[in-house]
Amino acid sequence: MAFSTLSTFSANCLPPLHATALFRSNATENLAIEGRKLSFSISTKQGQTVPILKDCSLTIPVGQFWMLLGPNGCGKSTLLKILAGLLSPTKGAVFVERPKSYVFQNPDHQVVMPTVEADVAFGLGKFNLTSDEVKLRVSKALDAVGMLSYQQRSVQTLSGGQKQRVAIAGALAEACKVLLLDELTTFLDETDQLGVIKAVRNSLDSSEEVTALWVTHRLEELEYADGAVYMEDGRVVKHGDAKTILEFIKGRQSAYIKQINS
Ligand SMILES: Nc1ncnc2c1ncn2[C@@H]1O[C@H](COP(=O)(O)OP(=O)(O)OP(=O)(O)O)[C@@H](O)[C@H]1O
Repeated sequence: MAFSTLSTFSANCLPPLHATALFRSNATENLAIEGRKLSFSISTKQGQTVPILKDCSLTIPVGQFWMLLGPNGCGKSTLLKILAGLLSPTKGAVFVERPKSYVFQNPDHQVVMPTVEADVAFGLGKFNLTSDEVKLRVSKALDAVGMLSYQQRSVQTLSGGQKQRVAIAGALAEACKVLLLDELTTFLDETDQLGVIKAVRNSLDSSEEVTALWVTHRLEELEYADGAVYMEDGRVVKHGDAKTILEFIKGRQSAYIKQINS
C-alpha cells in the first residue's frame, strides 16, 4: 500500500473542501471528474497575489483514461492537486467521484511495507474484511497491474515502475474510483514507463468503474489515452479526444518552430 494512495491522501481521509467546492452539475452525464472555472492563486511574501490557475474547466467521463498535458509550469500538478483535494481552489467548483486516490511522482515515496503483498493489503485494514477477502482483493489488484507474480517479492527489489504499479494496485484494492497520477513516468526508463502506462490502461479496461487522470509531458503517451486536456499558462486551452489533442499540440509546436525560424 502506498502512502500516496487511499490511506494517506484519500478524499475519505481529508477534511471536506468548502461548500462551493463540491458539486455535481448533471448526474446523467456520468462524469467522474468535473472542474468548473477553477482558479488558484498564491500570495507572495511581498503581499502580491500570483495567479497559477485561471478559470480552468474540464469534464472526464466515468471509466476513461485522460491525460493532462502542457509546458513546464503551466499548472498541471496544481490542477491535479485541487482535484485530489490536497489544495483548495481560490474560486470555482470541483466534483470528483470517491474514493479517489493521488499517486506521487517519486516511486520511492510509494511503498512502505516489506513485501508487495503486504504493501497492497496495508490499506485494507479499515474495511473489516476476512483474510480470504483481503487475499482476493490483493491478487485481483496485482493482476490488473501485471504484478501478480511479484506478490511475495521484497519491495526493495522492485524497479521504480514496479513500485508505481504496486502503489496503483493498493488504490485499486481499496476500490478506488478515481486515480489521479502525477507524472509517474518522470523518473523511469522506457521499459518501466511503458509498464506503468499499460498497467493503468489495463486497470481501466478490466473495470468499467475506474477513471484515471494522468499528468505527463510525453506526447507519445497519448496513444494510451481516451481523452486529454491541454493547458498553457494556467488555462485549459483545449479539451477533447486524444487524437484531436495530439493534432492540436503538434500544430502548436510547428507554428512555434515556424515563428522562431522566421
Ligand atoms: N506554492 C507555490 N508557490 C509559488 N509558486 C508556485 C507554487 N505552486 C506552484 N507554483 C508555480 O505555479 C506554476 C504552476 O506549477 P505546477 O507545478 O502546477 O506546473 P506544472 O505544469 O505541473 O509544471 P511541471 O510540468 O514543470 O511539473 C509554476 O510556475 C510554479 O512555479
